[in-house]
Amino acid sequence: MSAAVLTVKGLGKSFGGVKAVDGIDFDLRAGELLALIGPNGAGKSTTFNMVNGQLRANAGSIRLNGVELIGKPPREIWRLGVGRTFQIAETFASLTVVENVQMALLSHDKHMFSTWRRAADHRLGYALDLLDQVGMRAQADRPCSELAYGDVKRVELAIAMANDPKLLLMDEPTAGMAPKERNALMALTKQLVVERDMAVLFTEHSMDVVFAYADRMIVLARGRLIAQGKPLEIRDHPKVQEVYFGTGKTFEKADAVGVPA
Ligand SMILES: Nc1ncnc2c1ncn2[C@@H]1O[C@H](COP(=O)(O)OP(=O)(O)OP(=O)(O)O)[C@@H](O)[C@H]1O
Repeated sequence: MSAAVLTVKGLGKSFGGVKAVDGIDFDLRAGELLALIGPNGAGKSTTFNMVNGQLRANAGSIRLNGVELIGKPPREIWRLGVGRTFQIAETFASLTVVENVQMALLSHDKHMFSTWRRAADHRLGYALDLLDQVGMRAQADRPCSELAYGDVKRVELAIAMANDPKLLLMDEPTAGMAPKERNALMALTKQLVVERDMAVLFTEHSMDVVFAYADRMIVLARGRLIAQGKPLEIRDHPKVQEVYFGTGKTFEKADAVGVPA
């Protein structure tokens, strides 16, 4: 088995008296899709934002391939290989699909202040290759504003790939999508994880997505990590059942939506 890309130990963050994240440990390997789940207020966003450097942890350690991330600014963490998916900004929606990927490549290559003329020429071949990897090459010259929602999500993935992330963070990647689109996006994500030997940490409220696509899951409740393991182990875990009862969510539903064995 490959070494851990991300190693989190004793990670904690308090806001005033609230322990949003309370000493959690987990790791993540190359080629692995790890879901971070938990009820509202469990500490998922806080954990995410500590990994990408937007929030500074009060305690513990976050190592990317052995390098400590706590204390580093978000931009440096991004340069070290922690990517995240962003929604295509409205200002970029009028650009074509390939131009959006080229802008991301420019940013990665530190030419952010070059003229647009240069951006249009910038690594066109590689931008098209990235679009190929997400199945969007045929739509390279269309403005993003014209695309179907599921296709925009594919382009957002290509944009995230422009930075060649070792670890990709995805916050609710399938929010607002129909079930068929969700499955297509997660199948694509899984394929990229395997092909690029990348690690993905994602949060998700849709349990059918989590059970179908996560290799492993970690479950937070009130800042504590209450369970981790493979989806089927988590589904039957008494503590997990307990925190989800009372919120109206149980996991039996996952079978009903055709989760592959
Ligand atoms: N900036 C902040 N200031 C004060 N308290 C905060 C702040 N951010 C988060 N919290 C608190 O920390 C706890 C964890 O919040 P967090 O947003 O990480 O949970 P979450 O699991 O992402 O929830 P959700 O699924 O609702 O987005 C909550 O009690 C929340 O109210």
